[in-house]
Amino acid sequence: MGDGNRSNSNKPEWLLQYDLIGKIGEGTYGLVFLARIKSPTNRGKSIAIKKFKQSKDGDGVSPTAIREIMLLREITHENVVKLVNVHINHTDMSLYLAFDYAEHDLYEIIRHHRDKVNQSINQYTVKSLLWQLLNGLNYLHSNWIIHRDLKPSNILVMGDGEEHGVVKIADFGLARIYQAPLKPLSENGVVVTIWYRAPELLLGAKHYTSAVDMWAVGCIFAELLTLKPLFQGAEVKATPNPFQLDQLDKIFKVLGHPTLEKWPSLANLPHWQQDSQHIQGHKYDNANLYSVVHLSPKSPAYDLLSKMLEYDPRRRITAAQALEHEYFKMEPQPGRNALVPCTPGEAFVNYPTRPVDTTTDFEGTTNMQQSQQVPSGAAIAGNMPGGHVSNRSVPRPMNVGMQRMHQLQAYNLTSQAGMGGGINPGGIPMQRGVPQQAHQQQQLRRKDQMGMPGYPPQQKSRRM
Ligand SMILES: Nc1ncnc2c1ncn2[C@@H]1O[C@H](COP(=O)(O)OP(=O)(O)OP(=O)(O)O)[C@@H](O)[C@H]1O
Repeated sequence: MGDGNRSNSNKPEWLLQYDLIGKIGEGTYGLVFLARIKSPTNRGKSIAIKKFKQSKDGDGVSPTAIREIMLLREITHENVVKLVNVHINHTDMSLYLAFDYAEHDLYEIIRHHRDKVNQSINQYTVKSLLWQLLNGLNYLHSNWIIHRDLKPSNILVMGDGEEHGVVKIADFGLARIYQAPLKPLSENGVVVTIWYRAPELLLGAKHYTSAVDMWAVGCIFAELLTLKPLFQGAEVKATPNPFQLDQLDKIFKVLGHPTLEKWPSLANLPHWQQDSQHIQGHKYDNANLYSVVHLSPKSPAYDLLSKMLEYDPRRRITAAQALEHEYFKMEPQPGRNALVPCTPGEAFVNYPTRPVDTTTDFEGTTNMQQSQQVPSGAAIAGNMPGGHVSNRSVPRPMNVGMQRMHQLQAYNLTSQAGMGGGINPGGIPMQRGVPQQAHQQQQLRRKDQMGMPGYPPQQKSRRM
């Protein structure tokens, strides 16, 4: 962890170890910057630095959150983005997490196919992206980590280089560190995407299980097939009330109304009872998922998708089970580089690189020095006509307080977190042109097995 002393150039000292290139995005928690490592080992390696916003009234990061950050540093899997460093600015007590940089994400890949090339994503690519997503998720779930906010922009894909076309799940664990998506976001009326949110959460379930991630994977699988969000409910301002009638209505319309027969614990969900009048407003009897996603109801792809979109979370397929599904055993089999063409002779799709806004500085407001070296391959936005940096959700403040930040330091995060350290092979069944890599140990040895919210305690039988 770097310290927050400032150099003359008004930059935090820890930032001097990087060449700061520019802003690449803005999300719920704050800004994301592209930087390059300066040190001889890993020189030029690209890093994404997430700056977490400081809240005005900041009541601080809880000790639990501090443990969460520690745990995130231990997460090592080929299909999960690596947290390489943690930095704190003492001056404003803002928190920065430095991750391995990925050139693409599923949001942009889908958008490119839909809006630019007007062509579906080839079967091999869909299958490889999905397999790797499930592989990373299986690792997270095996380590008691529920993502809780899976969506296309959180599923990164590596650009050119040794890991070209490898999927990396991003943003896991962050909901736990700050605010849970379902908590009240009273101050600024943040807009959140609920398209990937599981029905049990929309109906007021109080606890997350890993099944919520599998629902999101089902939505993402369908979106990869059709290039359109599957359940595109009206986006809403976050409220303390998780009940979202329009989103539920979109789901019911495609999957049919849930019944107690299909989903026995439905009766216990708060909004199923409280809002039954609204919910029963339309009675959708017939499921038509297969026609919406243009799949034969007998196809393995449809079978897998419908198991991911099972209403009852206890019956929903797990990541481990999904990886064994027949869909992945049929040709074309999934591979490590998801972005290579499906058949020999087929052209590569040229996915755009991330636009980089070089006009926003690290404080997120003023102009950055324009003399910064610009990365090859990265498009520069900012002042350029038509240039933009995606802003897919209105950011909301987070609770990082002085007192808690000092606690974070007390937890001794001072060492560099394995920059360039060995990346864990994900055990992908088949690689095109690359020998199959061995499965790596999937379980992390947890330092703290005790009562961590979001990391269910060890039980004998538990649905993951
Ligand atoms: N490690 C990374 N490498 C490259 N780009 C990244 C990385 N992490 C995040 N990004 C990109 O930065 C942008 C903002 O990410 P961020 O996770 O903050 O917000 P989001 O996913 O768009 O929305 P939300 O905050 O609601 O999850 C997105 O385009 C995302 O794909």
